[in-house]
Amino acid sequence: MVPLQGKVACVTGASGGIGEAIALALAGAGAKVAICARREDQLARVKANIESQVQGCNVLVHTTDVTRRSEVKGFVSAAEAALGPVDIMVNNAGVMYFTHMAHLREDEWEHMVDVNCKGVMNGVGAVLKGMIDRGSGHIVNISSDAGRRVFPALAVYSGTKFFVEALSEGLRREVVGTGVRVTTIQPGDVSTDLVVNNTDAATAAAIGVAIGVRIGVGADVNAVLQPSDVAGAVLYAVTAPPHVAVNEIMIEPRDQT
Ligand SMILES: NC(=O)C1=CN([C@@H]2O[C@H](COP(=O)(O)OP(=O)(O)OC[C@H]3O[C@@H](n4cnc5c(N)ncnc54)[C@H](OP(=O)(O)O)[C@@H]3O)[C@@H](O)[C@H]2O)C=CC1
Ligand SMILES: N[C@@H](C=O)C(=O)O
Repeated sequence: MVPLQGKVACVTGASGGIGEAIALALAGAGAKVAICARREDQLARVKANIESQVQGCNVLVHTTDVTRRSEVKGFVSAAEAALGPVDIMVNNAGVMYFTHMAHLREDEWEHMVDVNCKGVMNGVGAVLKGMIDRGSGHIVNISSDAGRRVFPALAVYSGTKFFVEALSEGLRREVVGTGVRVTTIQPGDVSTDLVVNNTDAATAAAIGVAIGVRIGVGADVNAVLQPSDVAGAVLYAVTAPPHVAVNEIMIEPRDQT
């Protein structure tokens, strides 16, 4: 079954982790896929991985920093020139630093706001007019369960994901009647490299998280999601019948408290 045959999908932050899994799932469902992130070598790896698994697929790759509005517009323009108008935009790129606010990691606070908030705004801004003009389109914003509740040492990160929730809900209400759909996905802990580059060792020790390694390494299988689990939620939302709006999906590991 190829439910997304002929559709064009863009995925930001697809050089690994959840974004890579989403791109693979969309391609597997028949979509023409464009991916972006900053690391060219990893984008090339993802392209080769998807093309080896999905017969006849040709993934468009665009090196992009989502904090730069012009680069995100450039990504979407390149995708539209090569593949056609964007039907599905997945704003997935994100960063997370576990850090207590008293440790004043102000550069990390700002980086989270830049990528998680401005990056999503830039993604929306690059596709919204075209989708409204065409009377169809689906914007999927990867939020977090931290967009629903606040976790220790994630004050700023949670703030960015609450922002994603508010922006998405506001946008969804504004576009009612235009044919455009908006979905937020709120994953719990997913086994990815999201915290590998964290630096606040004191916070990590205090709250009992590991940094420098992939989330969930060595954890029980029920304590952590795989990126493909989140991709499945995205696929469910974007393949729903046209009159159905899947506005949000919260997906957590079975044993996460
Ligand atoms: N893992 C988890 O437990 C959870 C993750 N999430 C969310 O899922 C999303 C994906 O994270 P995940 O896959 O876990 O983490 P990863 O660190 O594995 O992937 C993050 C992706 O974002 C990209 N990225 C980071 N900064 C930028 C930037 N400035 N411009 C473009 N791309 C960027 C990275 O690519 P590159 O470095 O090449 O630019 C990478 O492809 C994030 O929004 C995260 O908040 C939500 C809930 C739980
Ligand atoms: N599970 C969330 C917070 O801990 C996330 O990683 O976004």
